[in-house]
Parts: sequence; structure tokens; C-alpha cells
Amino acid sequence: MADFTIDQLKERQKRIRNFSIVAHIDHGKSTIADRILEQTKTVAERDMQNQLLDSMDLERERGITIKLNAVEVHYEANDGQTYIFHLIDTPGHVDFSYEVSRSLAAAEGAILVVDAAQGVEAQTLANVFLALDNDLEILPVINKIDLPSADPDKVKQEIEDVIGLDADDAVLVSAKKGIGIPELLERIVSDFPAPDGDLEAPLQALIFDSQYDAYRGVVVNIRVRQGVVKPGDKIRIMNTGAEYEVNEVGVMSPNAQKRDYLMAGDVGYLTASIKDISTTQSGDTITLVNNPADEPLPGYKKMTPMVYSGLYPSDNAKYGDLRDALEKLQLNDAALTFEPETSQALGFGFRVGFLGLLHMDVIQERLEREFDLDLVTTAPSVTYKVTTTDGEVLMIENPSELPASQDIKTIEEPYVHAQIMVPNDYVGAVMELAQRKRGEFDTMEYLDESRVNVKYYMPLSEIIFNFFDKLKSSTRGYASLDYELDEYRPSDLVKIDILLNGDKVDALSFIVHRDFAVERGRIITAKLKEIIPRQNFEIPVQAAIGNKILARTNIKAYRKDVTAKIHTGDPDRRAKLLNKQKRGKARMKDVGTVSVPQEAFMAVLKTEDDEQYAKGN
Ligand SMILES: Nc1nc2c(ncn2[C@@H]2O[C@H](COP(=O)(O)OP(=O)(O)OP(=O)(O)O)[C@@H](O)[C@H]2O)c(=O)[nH]1
Repeated sequence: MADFTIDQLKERQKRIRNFSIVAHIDHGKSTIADRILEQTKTVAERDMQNQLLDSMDLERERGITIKLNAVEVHYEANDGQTYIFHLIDTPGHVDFSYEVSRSLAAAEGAILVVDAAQGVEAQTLANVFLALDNDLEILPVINKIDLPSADPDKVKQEIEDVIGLDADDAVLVSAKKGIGIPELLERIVSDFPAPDGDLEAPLQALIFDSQYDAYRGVVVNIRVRQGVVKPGDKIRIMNTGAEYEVNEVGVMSPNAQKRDYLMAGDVGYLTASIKDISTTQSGDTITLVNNPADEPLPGYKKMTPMVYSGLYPSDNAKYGDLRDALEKLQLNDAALTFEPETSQALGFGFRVGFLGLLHMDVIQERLEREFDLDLVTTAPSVTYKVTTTDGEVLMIENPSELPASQDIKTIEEPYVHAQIMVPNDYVGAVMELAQRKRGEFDTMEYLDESRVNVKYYMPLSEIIFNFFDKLKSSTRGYASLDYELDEYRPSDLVKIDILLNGDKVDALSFIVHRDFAVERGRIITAKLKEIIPRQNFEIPVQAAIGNKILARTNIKAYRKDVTAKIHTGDPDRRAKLLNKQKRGKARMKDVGTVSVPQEAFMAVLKTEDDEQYAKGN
């Protein structure tokens, strides 16, 4: 059992530094974290691999950080003392900013990384404001000073002008070449405060994340605010009231290492044979049963999903597995929400809420990889606010549930306030794009003599459907984007239904602005004609608003000799064809009499590109 005195703990607490690294995407957070692990010998050189903290395969493959990670590092400083760092790496993409705000709640300091060539970007600003909101000490670091285009002085000036932070003694670093890392380590010790939680007060530990482990139950990641927790302690989760006995406490360094105790100021994990995953929500507080804290810590702001999409198992028998998988993922991803839904076309599934399309992509891929599921996903939709002629207000997350037009008084859609940072030369392109996406100009501010911050009000639905990709391609990658939900505004919106062989397919319905309806109707019927394979009868494909048909095309039937060829062709070729067919089948869903591939449900997302081709842009 743990053997320690309060004085020893107090001494230890003075040597703890909890900090997070925040930056715009690709400015080098993960590389800096790697260097810190390397120079403090937390990881032996032979075990060192790039992006060590990005432990998910998906993170490595895509080269992005999705989840926050907390690692304990021991650093022997120039003053001869050994300091305990808890380094919390965070994602940079706008879809994952909820992970950033959670990690910041566990830290006292934030290293603000800014690329020496790119300067301050939209997410730099967004993240630094999150850090300031959390009262964190901020240490500016200018990274990539090895680049020929690096201009640290200009970036210092920008940090002062745009963020209002003194950047005179910003640490100059090249994470790639290892330059400036020793200075950075010293500055972490001198600039960030030690945590100040009361060691003798009743336990309060904030749950900031958890994972499910088939053997140990839920592994809960905590930041201890006050008191001490150790194996054998009886704990209570304050909001759910669940009680457990602690089996193990420890830290990640970067692999799990058992400890005798975790104390105020520590960031680590705890296990207690927790099998019921609903009892340990992120944001809840853990205390001791026999000496409980009076109140839980303030939790996290609940995240509002931005987009919803239907998730259905390809094989209807896997419905229960999908629910299990979603529950387990939710434990690890507080922003994920879901509820059961049924579709005439797709059977039983779930309506799942996401923070953006990247988040949706990541969840879908994790479900398929980590839980071995085969999914059919419907096109994402924002939440519309509908007032019916009876005065009832409905929040519509699924386009197929939109009431008939004669029952609707108004439809409102969510608007965001977007800021786009871009070099002067591309302002014209940005404005043209924003205008085309129904944007309403707000203001424009100069960041320095060559860059501006353009602000627009825009419908969220236009932003989530590849606005970011378009923005990048029309500014050669120079623009950065950040946005926050603003308000609901009335819009002239209509629902387009798709009919296959005369039957309405609910999972293919979508909502658009009336001005784009006919055009989108035409494009999507043409797209579906391309995507849905021919069958042995002719299939009419129609787009309609109510009873009014906007567009129609036909998928022709197989000609007899085509099938005949397959049956009489040479055996090798026949086998190949059959195999190809079989593989395709896995991703097909029988909708009434028609087999529809997964791709078709996403076709509505693709219509935007064609629209622009059609207009010759
Ligand atoms: N030239 C140069 N390149 C660097 C330096 N530091 C990082 N990079 C490169 O910049 C890219 C992005 O680095 P990451 O560390 O993955 O960036 P990040 O900010 O963690 O990105 P996310 O996790 O996706 O938010 C990688 O290709 C790195 O190799 C540096 O000091 N100099």
C-alpha cells in the first residue's frame, strides 16, 4: 500500500507542470510532443516513431490527431530538480475543438505553436481563446524556423497584433531538427505554474475521457483537482451515483505505468472493474464514498452536433452489434450522439449526430475497423427548425421527416459566423465562393499588410458540404477557416424526394434552397443513373417536390446478350465477373425491387461539384 506523508506530496506537487499544446492544424504540435518525449528519454530512441502520441491507426494514416492524449514525462531541469510534466496533446481540426477544450480544463499552461512561415491562422486564434477562457498561462512557440520561408519576427509581431499576447521572448524552435527544445523544456518549468489543489481536501477528480477494455472494464482518464486516490479506495461517480472499488491507478508514459496513488495535480488513469459504461461520462467527478466532496466539479459544456446522418448495418441482423459499438465509441467520444431510427428503405438503424464531416468520416471508419461492421450511411443533414401551421415547433434532423409543404408555416436553418484568414490576393476568390454559398458579408479586418480576416454569416448546410475543400482549392491552400454556430434564420427551403421504379426512397430525400432545386434534382438523377447498376428491368429515376416531378431519367434494363455472354464466356473471365459482382454485393442494399450501392446515398454530396462544372467554374 501507498506510503507517503502530506509533506512529501506537497513537495512533489510543486514539481508538477500540466500543459497542453495548441496550434492550427499542421503547425507541428505532434512533432514537438515527439521531441519532448525523446529529449526527456521517456521513450528509448529505438522505440521512437513519428507521431508517437497518435496511437490510433487512423491517426497515423491520415497524419492528424483525433483524440487527446495525456503523457507523463520526467525532466531533469538545470536547477538539478526532476520535474513531472503531464503533456496533453490535442487535435487541431475544427471538428475536434471539443477535445481541445476538454484537455485545456486539465492543464495550467498551454504551449501555443505557430508555424514560422504560415503565421497566425484561424484555428490558432480559436484555440488560444479557448486557452484564455480556461485562464491558462500561454507560452508562445514559433516552430519550423528551419524553413527558408520562415519569418519569426513577422510572426512575433502577428501574435502581438492579432492575439494581443507579448511574443518578444517566444521560444524559437525547429521540431524537425530538434532546435530550441532544451530551451522550451526550461521555459515549461519557469513559465507554467504548479497545480494548487488541496491535498488534504476530499477527493475531486474530473473524468476527461475513457476507453473500454474487455478485461479491465472502463479505463477512466482523470485530472485530480483535490485529494488523493489509490487502489482499494471506494469511489463514487458524483452525477450518476455509481460506486466502485479502485483496482489500479497509473499514468501513461507513454504506455500505462501503475502508481501507488494519484494526487491533486496529477493526470492519469483509474480502473475499478467498471462494466456499465453509462456510469462514467466525461465531465463527471469522482469522489470517495467515506469522505465525499460537497459538490462535483463544473463539467463540460454539452456539445451540440452540427450534422446528422443515418447509420444502418448492411446486414439487418447486425443492428444490436451496431448499438453496442456506438455505446462503446461514445465513451471515448463525448460529442457522439445517437438514437434509433427506422427507414422504409434501409430497415433499423440509428440517426447519429456529428460535429462535422471529418468527425462523421472518422466515426464511420472506426465503427468499421474497430468493430468489424459493414455500414450504409445516408447523406448528412443539418437540423432544421420547422414551425407548422398549427404553431408547433419541430427540430428536423432527418429530411424524410419534414412535414408536407401545406403544413409548414416557416422553415429555419442554422447559420454560422465564419472567419476566413487569407492573403490579400485571394480575397476576391473567397468572397465569390462565400457569396455563391449564400453567405452574407459581415466585416473584413487586416491582420498585417498582406493578410486579412474576412467574416461571413453562412448557412451551416453550405459550410459542411465541402466548403473547406473549395476554399482551400480556390486559395492554393492559403486560407484557414473557423466558425461557430450563430442563429437560426428563415430560408426558402424545399425537400426533394427521390423515386426509384416509382417508389419513394426515404433515405435519399434531401433539403435544398428552392433556387437550387431543379438543378440539383437533375444532377442527382443523372448521378444515380451512373451509380445504380442495370438490372433486368428498366428503372425510372425521378426527383420530385411533393407530387411535382422535377427531373426524370431511366436506367435501362440489361440486354439479353450481355447476360448470355457472362454465362457462355471463358471460365476465367466468368469467375472474375462473378467475384466482382460478389464484392459489389456486400455494399448493396435492396430497396424495394432495386439494388442500390452505398455510394448512391452519398450522391447528394457530390452534386455541388457538378453544379460548378455545369456553370463552367
Ligand atoms: N520543416 C519543418 N517541418 C516540420 C517541423 N515541425 C513539424 N513539421 C512538419 O509539419 C507537418 C505537421 O506536423 P505535425 O506535428 O503532424 O502537426 P500537428 O500540428 O500535430 O497536426 P495535427 O495533429 O494534424 O493537428 C509534418 O509534416 C511535420 O513533419 C519543423 O520544425 N520544420
